[in-house]
Amino acid sequence: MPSLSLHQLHVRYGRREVIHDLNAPRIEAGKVTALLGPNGSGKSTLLKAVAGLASADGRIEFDGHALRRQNGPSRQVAYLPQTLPPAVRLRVLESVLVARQATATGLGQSGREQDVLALLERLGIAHLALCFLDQLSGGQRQLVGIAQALVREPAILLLDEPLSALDLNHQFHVMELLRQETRRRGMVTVVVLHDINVALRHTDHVLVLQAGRLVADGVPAAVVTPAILAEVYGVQGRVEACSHGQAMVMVDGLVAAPV
Ligand SMILES: Nc1ncnc2c1ncn2[C@@H]1O[C@H](COP(=O)(O)OP(=O)(O)OP(=O)(O)O)[C@@H](O)[C@H]1O
Repeated sequence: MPSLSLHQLHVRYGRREVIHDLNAPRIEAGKVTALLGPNGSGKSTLLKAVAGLASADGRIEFDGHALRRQNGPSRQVAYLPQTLPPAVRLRVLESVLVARQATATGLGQSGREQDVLALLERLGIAHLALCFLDQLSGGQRQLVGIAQALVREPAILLLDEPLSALDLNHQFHVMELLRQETRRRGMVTVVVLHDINVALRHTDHVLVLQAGRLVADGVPAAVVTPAILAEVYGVQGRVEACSHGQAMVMVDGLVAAPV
């Protein structure tokens, strides 16, 4: 399986560096990787750098080759920002078709529509296909954003807090769908999350950022420890097995004021 690798990455806004000499040598295809870290630690900035939307020094490689950017973001990458752009006056189906048309080759209009409808069905939003984007709820809009990213069939899928507006049912469903699609397509999927229990339950690999530095990289159960919770988040936390044997974080208190 190919992998995404980041070498000696530095990202600056003006003269202020916010990602410092970051090395993540193996973000594997076919696995969902969670990008964790406190507010302001650089998660969005790192995704933007990989998406080609923030300039970075260092090397970003996919499958051993530099991620190519000709006049902007690479077509191998689909990126869902944390804040969705203002809704344009398009119907849901049209908006996802536009995203599909940007990348699809060799399919007629009806083939594309069938693909898009099948994806909307899988995300549980087929009933919204003919609604206008600006008439959707926040969570519905977020699900359409996920559809627009997935329909491009990228090699690298970057999602910045894709669950932030979703209820518990949709959170679980979307994470399972991402896992299935990531495995089936052999995609690199990186998801920014704040809920560590979602990362423990639904992801295969975890990267933890603290103040622009990568402080942990590995399988969720090995990375999420009381020591990391204290050091990175300033909380006193336990990692317990729930009745199904699934690891879960319980927060008992703070060990430090928020940074
Ligand atoms: N466009 C920008 N110009 C200048 N500084 C920025 C810009 N965007 C982000 N920053 C700064 O870069 C740092 C990292 O921000 P970033 O948005 O990457 O963090 P984050 O980990 O995604 O945070 P959050 O969890 O709060 O979304 C912060 O200190 C922030 O103030």
